[in-house]
Amino acid sequence: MTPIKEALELIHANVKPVKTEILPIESALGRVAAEHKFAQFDLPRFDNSAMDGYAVTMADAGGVIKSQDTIFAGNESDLKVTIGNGVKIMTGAVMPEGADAVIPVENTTETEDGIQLPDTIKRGANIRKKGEDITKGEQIVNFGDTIDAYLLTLLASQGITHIRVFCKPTVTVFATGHELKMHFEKVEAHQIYNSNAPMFIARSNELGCEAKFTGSTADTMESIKAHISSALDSDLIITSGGVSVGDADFTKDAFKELGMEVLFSKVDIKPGKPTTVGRIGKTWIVNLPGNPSAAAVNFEIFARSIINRLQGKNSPYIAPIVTKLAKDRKIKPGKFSVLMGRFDGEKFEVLEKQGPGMVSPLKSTDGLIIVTPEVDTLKEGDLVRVIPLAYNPTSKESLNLFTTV
Ligand SMILES: Nc1nc2c(c(=O)[nH]1)N[C@H]1C(S)=C(S)[C@@H](COP(=O)(O)OP(=O)(O)OC[C@H]3O[C@@H](n4cnc5c(N)ncnc54)[C@H](O)[C@@H]3O)O[C@H]1N2
Ligand code: MOO
Repeated sequence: MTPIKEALELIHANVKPVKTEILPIESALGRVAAEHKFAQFDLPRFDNSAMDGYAVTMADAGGVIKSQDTIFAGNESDLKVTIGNGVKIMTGAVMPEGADAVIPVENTTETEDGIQLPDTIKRGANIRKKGEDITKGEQIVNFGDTIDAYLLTLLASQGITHIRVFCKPTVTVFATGHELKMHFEKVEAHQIYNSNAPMFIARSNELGCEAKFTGSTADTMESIKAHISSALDSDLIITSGGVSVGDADFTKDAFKELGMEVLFSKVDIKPGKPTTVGRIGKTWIVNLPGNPSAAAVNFEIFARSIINRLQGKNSPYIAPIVTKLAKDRKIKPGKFSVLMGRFDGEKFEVLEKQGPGMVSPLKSTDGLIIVTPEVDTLKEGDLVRVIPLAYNPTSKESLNLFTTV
């Protein structure tokens, strides 16, 4: 049995990213950059005003100035500021030559003689300096960064139209099991609906892959092999079921007969012991157990790590959240046990009702903890490392959002 840590190390050492393509930045959302991008010019591109007001010299502090012209954002201007003569300026407009500061309009008074300025004027006040935000040549996107809305903002701010990104990993999902029917099919009393395949497809797509389902296989070698052969153009094949020691558990053998090189087979994890990872040519294969919660948990730990690597991410490792346990919890010792639970932003609560064969815990799970074999009790307030599944927390109640008070 392979220890969890070693299984993850094997994944990280062996799985390499997929091909790349060049996309318009607006189509690159969620993709991973396959090149560095550098700033092509300073931002701001020119010294400009941070306020609507008057561009003035410090020598005019406490005095009255004349101001005849106005510079608007977007205006090309050769106006100059001299002692006694300011220029009205709008936020974002190019600073006129000779100006030391911008005085916001509400800090001035219009008099018969002109504009009355405050007694003190600080050099540079309300001027946004050329290059203070981004300097020309600065790296704005790193190879391996995920393009989110904010990286896209930076690219757009530099007039960058296209970027080289990794292609979406293609994922083929099939399920093995004589007992399985799809949710849109008629189910007999002795059959069950296949919930794992829709789960893997949805989750792979959520994680930025392009996943397809090729159907359920019968529990025969021929049927499983036919499905595998037709899926070998994918970057990743995910299966569930048929990996244990039952008389109809042929999944692993079928892959092996088609030349699967095994990276690891059987992990020291509960649930999920039968989890197997390997490859045929350039196609990675994850055989997960049929039990739905076991399949989900092991998908999150192993398949997600493979996906991170295929996507070319420069931060492909799972990053846990360290938090406190909400309630005491008895643990069956002797195993690396994965427990499903919920993080409310302050503490992690292990679900009371959970088991490898259940689907209901999945609706309330947004994090996992892995408890080491020597532990038989976790106490309220103990620090735990939570593997977040979808960390975009919202609450049913309005919570305090302020750092202080
Ligand atoms: N004698 C032993 N029996 C079992 C062992 C063992 O070590 N010795 N391990 C148990 C563990 S742990 C697990 S996990 C399961 C793994 O079994 P398989 O991966 O071979 O899965 P199946 O037998 O095909 O199915 C298990 C269970 O899950 C249901 N299932 C399967 N596919 C789906 C699907 N796509 N959607 C929903 N549910 C699915 C299936 O009907 C079974 O109930 O083996 C234990 N046995
Ligand atoms: O290890 Mo099985 O995966 O308990 O459910």
